[in-house]
Amino acid sequence: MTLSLSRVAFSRDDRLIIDGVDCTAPTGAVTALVGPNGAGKSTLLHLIAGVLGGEGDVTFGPADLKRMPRRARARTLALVEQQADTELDLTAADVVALGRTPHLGAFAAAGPRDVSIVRSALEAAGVTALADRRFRSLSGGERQRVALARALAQEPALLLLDEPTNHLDVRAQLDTLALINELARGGLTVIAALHDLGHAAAHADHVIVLAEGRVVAAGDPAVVLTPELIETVYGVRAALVSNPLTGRPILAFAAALPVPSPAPAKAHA
Ligand SMILES: Nc1ncnc2c1ncn2[C@@H]1O[C@H](COP(=O)(O)OP(=O)(O)OP(=O)(O)O)[C@@H](O)[C@H]1O
Repeated sequence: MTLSLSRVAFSRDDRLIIDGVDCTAPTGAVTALVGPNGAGKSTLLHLIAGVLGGEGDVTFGPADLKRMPRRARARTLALVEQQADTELDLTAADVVALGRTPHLGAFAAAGPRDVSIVRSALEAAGVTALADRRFRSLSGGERQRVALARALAQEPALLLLDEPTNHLDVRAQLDTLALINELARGGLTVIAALHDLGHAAAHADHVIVLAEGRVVAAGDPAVVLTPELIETVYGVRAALVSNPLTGRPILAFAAALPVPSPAPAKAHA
């Protein structure tokens, strides 16, 4: 189902952080949410997930996400935050099993189907070998992949990912991007906030560019992520080249050329 945002706005301390956002994330596709630091990407994901309440409409297919009861929302969407953490002393498998909570009846224990879903989620995220480790003993990248497994165990139709590759080594980054693409092909709607514009260009079907809380461009990454747009939004020079290994687009960057200062007026002797 398609996620649609209409006139979404959110203020903090009298400052408008999300300023009238209209956008969609198509079903069966990976949508990259990009933009400079502080553009409002995490805030927008929190507004979609209902962690924050703001103005405007957030719908997923026919469902109004803002009015959906909490438990139903937890069965519909999963949010993977940038810093996965827990206060509790749990194993990685326990953390992933928490993803089943919205599907269990009150006081009901996990059944064989839940156990099998947790096992598949650990496998899909490539963390089966970590299942019995204490979650708090894991590295940042390991935690990030366990958090993704937990989201998969939730069996959401809408998957929201905040910087899913930021702690990962290059192999784990590519595995994660391949996994979220596979999930999208299976019918999920996926939105991932990404800092790496190269990942957005090569691995997303749709891109939303956010700057200062507003959507400045959206659409097919091949059309939207032009060197001109990147220079305007990020203040860097960019060039699109072809990855010699895959033929997919990659972006090269260089610092913006300094703006020439006006020549000093010549002193008259
Ligand atoms: N708890 C808060 N109190 C006050 N301002 C906040 C709070 N959380 C976020 N902000 C501000 O809201 C704006 C958007 O922040 P947000 O984290 O959504 O941006 P982002 O695009 O995800 O940034 P980054 O790429 O650095 O993760 C920033 O200016 C930030 O300083």
